[in-house]
Amino acid sequence: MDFSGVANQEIQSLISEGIQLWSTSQEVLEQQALKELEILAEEARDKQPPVIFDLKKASPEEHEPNSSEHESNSLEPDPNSPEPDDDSGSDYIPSDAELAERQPTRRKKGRLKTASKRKPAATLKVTDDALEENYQARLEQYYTRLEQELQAVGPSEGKDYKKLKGGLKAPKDAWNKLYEYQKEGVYWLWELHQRSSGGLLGDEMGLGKTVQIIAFFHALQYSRPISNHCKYVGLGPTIIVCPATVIHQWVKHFHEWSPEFRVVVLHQSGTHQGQKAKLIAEGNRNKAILITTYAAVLKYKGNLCEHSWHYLVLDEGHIIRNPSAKVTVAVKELRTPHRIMLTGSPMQNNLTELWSLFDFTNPGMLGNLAVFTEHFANPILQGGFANASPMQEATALSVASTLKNVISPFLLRRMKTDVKDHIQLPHKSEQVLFCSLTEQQRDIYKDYLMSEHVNNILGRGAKRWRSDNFMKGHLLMAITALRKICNHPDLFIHDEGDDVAPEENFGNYKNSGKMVVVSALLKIWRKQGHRTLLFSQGRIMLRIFEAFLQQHGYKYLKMDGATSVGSRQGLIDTFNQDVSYQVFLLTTRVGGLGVNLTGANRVIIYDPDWNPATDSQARERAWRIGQDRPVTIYRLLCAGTVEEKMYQRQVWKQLLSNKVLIDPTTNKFFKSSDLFDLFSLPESPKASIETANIFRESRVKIMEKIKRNETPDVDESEKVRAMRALARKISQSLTKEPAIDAYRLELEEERQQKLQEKAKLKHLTAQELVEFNRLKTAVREDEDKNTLDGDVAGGSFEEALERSSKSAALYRKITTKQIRPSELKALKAKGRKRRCSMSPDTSGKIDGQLVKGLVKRETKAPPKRHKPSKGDYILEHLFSKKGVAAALEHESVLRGGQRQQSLKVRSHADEKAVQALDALKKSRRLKEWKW
Ligand SMILES: Nc1ncnc2c1ncn2[C@@H]1O[C@H](COP(=O)(O)OP(=O)(O)OP(=O)(O)O)[C@@H](O)[C@H]1O
Repeated sequence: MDFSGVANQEIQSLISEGIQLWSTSQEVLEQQALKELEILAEEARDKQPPVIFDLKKASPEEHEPNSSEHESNSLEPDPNSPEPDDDSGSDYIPSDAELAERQPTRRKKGRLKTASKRKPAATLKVTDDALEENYQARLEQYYTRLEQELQAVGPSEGKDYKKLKGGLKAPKDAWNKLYEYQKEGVYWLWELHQRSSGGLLGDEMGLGKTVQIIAFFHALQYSRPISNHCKYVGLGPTIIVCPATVIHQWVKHFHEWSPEFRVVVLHQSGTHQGQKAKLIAEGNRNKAILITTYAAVLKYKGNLCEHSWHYLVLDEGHIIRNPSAKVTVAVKELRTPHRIMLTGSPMQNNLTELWSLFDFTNPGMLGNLAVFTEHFANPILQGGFANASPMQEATALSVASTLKNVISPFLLRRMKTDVKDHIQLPHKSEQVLFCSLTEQQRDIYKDYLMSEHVNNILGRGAKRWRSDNFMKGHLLMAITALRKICNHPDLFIHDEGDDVAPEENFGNYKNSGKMVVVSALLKIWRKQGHRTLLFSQGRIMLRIFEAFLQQHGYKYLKMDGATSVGSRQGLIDTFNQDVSYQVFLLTTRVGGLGVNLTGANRVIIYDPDWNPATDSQARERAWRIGQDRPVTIYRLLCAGTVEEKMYQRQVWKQLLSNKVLIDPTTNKFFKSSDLFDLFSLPESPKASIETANIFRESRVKIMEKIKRNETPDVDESEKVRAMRALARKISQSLTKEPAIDAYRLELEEERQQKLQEKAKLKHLTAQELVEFNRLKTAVREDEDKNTLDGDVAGGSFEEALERSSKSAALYRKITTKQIRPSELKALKAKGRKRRCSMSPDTSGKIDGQLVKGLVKRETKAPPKRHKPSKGDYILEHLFSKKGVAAALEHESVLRGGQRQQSLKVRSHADEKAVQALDALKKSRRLKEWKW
């Protein structure tokens, strides 16, 4: 094996940075082993060139390229075409998967049949105002429309603007359209403006950060403040840097919310064709709003730096979270007094990232990185580990609170739950599904774990991998290989170098446990009329899905890094407007950032990223303003595999982020995995759900959930009928499979235990107990037959008895040992009679077919029981049959506990926090803006 590519200079320095970052103590270092790998992967992806490995079996899936500026005429790029040039558009969060995936792959021609000759969907192009005639024509149209509207409503009632707090004026129409929290956001931006300060608008994804910025600029234009520090009246020339995919979304929003601004796009998808230097100079002179990408900032840095800008806005600003990345350094060089960052994920992996973001918005405010790391990042991190001492915990709490106070004035972050009084968002349910591997997958996974490669890593590497870049390269490759097996074994088996052309059966969905689950989900959702966003990290995996969707007759769209930027907005609009598209295939990095995809109400995140924000960003595409249907999100993981460890790391990072941004008392970190954990696979799928056991309280108890009716869904009888018919068909196929319905068994066991306990307590005689059990069996038989629609079945044995007052009396007698044998006999006979009298239509069958896998539904709800929801519960129950071993409520996993510290410990911790703040102040070098 040749790993020469691993040891390139860039990676070397990245690794040592990573190590320094965490090297606070030997113990912490041990616990950070995996984190270093992630840092290495994340950072290396920011920096080109990528690592080159040539381990045959571990060669990664084709990488998802940058959401580049690569143009193509087709909506369906040629799968064999070379990857777009990375220099053309590094505008999205890189992930470690890409690091490995970004290898030059020798792809076999026609390896995967994806019948890419589909007719491209119609695209709706948004034009910018770079051309004077376009701009004037648009203004003309706008004024004409305005006049017509004014004539329609009669003479104007007076001013068209509103005087607001603090001297701010805003156009009435636009202001009235804002939600209350958005108005607060505009005031906050206004305050920052008056202080000539920058800030980070960190509202959760989909709450309208774009809209708030535009409304603020509009208000600024109306307010025309005159300041000694500023040479502009109103809004001066402004740059907005964003991911390529959302350039046209920005233009659209400006045209809609503030049509008078001149918006020009500095990007090859814009209308300007000539020299970019000229566009920049003219834009600056005309006080235009220049919308561009992070890649373009790197490319035209020289030209952009020739001018001063009034405002610089970074959309999805977390892209500059690596302080030493070229793009971070470049945006900081742009000359402007007002730096605003927009991001729904201010902190993703570690506190250094937070430092990097604030060092852009408020240069120097958090001191220098070394001091910040020593006095803030490290203590917070150390105190968060499960094995931290009380002193470390208290110090972490104090320091985190201090840090929160320092950044608070410059950070405005509202979560959807905070603004639920202002906006009406439908219910969202998010679950993590632990899927079983197929037999083939399991065998391949195990074989790989026992391979010489993994043996070497565990044997030699475990001791020295922290200091050995070469070993780190091996480790990354091994993890990539395991992830590929989890996604689809063919990604691993049929890699380049394999002699057999696997065209025919390549990507068969039945060979992947997760794909089987996806297949079942899509089938049901199609019938229910739900529309799905299906996110995966790799482009080949998307192609496998593409082939699957074609085979099964789904109408779909696809967007990945090879989709031309110019056609992306068109695809998004097409999906949102044309309900005949059932599925939108997206790579997490291109489709997961910034876009509005409210046309979908179901989201599947097929493979986890190390970075929790990447997955969160993806899920938020559907659950945002504009969504009017309940949204269900499923994150799929292969139980017991490296994917489960990745999910644990996600939770770990999320809790660290919450500690600083939301609640410093969040304390529920856990130890990171060691190497042996990563390279292991429990024998039984049931035993493999480690995460579900750690977060027991977050487990989705399907039956309970149904009883509580937590996921109200569309209550349309037609859909329910269609769903039943489908359920019948699926259940027929399911009953042939020897899958274990874990939840049902669990609940049955619980009930049995409860009854036995009761019987024991009441000291029934042996004979009574026998009768009791017989009766119980009879009732259970009824239940089995009445799994759906049965008006006799449902509930526990006690409930069945309590249905009539007579039975209730008998039941009480049994439990209080007062029953006579004759009464018991009568009761038993009644149970039989009831069974016999059941009509075929209500006997637990759906449309005449027995549905064994379904949970029951009652037509006559007994007292205190809610009518079950008619939507997802059937689905949830089917999961178990399709190899889902457990499910967790993601939000509930993230809820951290709180701990109290003793007074003495607290005061010591507070002292540490004061010292940290002093150190930070000393290291500050605040920059005064001079025009
Ligand atoms: N006051 C409003 N009235 C109507 N629509 C709104 C309003 N505010 C926001 N929206 C709509 O909500 C959607 C989400 O807004 P926007 O894209 O600005 O969110 P965001 O916070 O920037 O999201 P992300 O972090 O994902 O980029 C958009 O379609 C936008 O038009």
